Amino acid sequence: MMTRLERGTTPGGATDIPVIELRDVHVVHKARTGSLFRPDRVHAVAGVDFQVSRGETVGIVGESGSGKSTLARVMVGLQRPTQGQVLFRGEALRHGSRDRRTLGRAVSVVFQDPATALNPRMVVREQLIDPLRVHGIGDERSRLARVRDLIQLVGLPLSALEVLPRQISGGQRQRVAIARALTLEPDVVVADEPTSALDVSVRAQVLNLLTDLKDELGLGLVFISHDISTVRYVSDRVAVMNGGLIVETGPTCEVLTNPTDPYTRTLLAATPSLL
Ligand SMILES: Nc1ncnc2c1ncn2[C@@H]1O[C@H](COP(=O)(O)OP(=O)(O)OP(=O)(O)O)[C@@H](O)[C@H]1O
Repeated sequence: MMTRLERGTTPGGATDIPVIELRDVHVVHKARTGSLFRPDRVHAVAGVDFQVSRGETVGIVGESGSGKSTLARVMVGLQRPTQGQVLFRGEALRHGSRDRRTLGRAVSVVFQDPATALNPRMVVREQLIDPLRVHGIGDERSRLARVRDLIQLVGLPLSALEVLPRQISGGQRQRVAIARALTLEPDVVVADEPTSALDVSVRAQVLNLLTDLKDELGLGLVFISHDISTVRYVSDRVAVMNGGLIVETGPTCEVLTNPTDPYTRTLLAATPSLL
């Protein structure tokens, strides 16, 4: 079973129980540079309800500083909310180490820059095997078989397993990061600006890879971007963030063709091709 990559869900359609549900989540950071004239706290997420199920792609769009990445960190268990609840498959998390481990296995993340997300001194094979070892999954033989399947699934040759991250291109590195995110057969992948650091010529390929994998594996995909046209291209539903709040949410084509919130209208107006 170790090399199994398909999951038994309805491709293209959300399943009923959300994998992750956030209820009135707040995150307050201590400001990096507090001063007399600047507040010493940042309310990065200010009361957000959000959910994602297997089989759907939910886009989160908003300008820099709107709280998207902080929200992503809450979803993958890297950031504990200051207030509010995170439910995993309907059960409230208590954010202990056991909960973090469960969440870490079921919800994975692809960051913007694969150069910093990957270990520069480890060959790709070891980076992909590592999560399987940490979670005590399979034996070395079955782990290697799974890693060989994964690298091909993301469109790279088997020889890519033996290289260091700096020996391959940015697009190929992001494919490795995506393979790594899939190692533990997650239910949901949170992709935080996954194409922003890439050369324009390979962005579409990486986007298509993510959406193909989501369909093939029946994953839930949370796609975070400041770029509304990219979000429109991949998402079934969209949430628009501004100042730590989701100001508007709904089916992507509805929200983007008939926005009701003034901020969404402003965002759209800044992307003339969508009007
Ligand atoms: N660890 C932190 N410590 C202090 N402030 C933080 C921290 N992380 C984020 N912030 C602040 O919280 C706010 C929201 O940041 P966040 O990174 O979540 O937004 P974002 O929409 O993802 O923006 P970007 O795309 O620029 O990362 C910003 O004002 C940011 O400066």
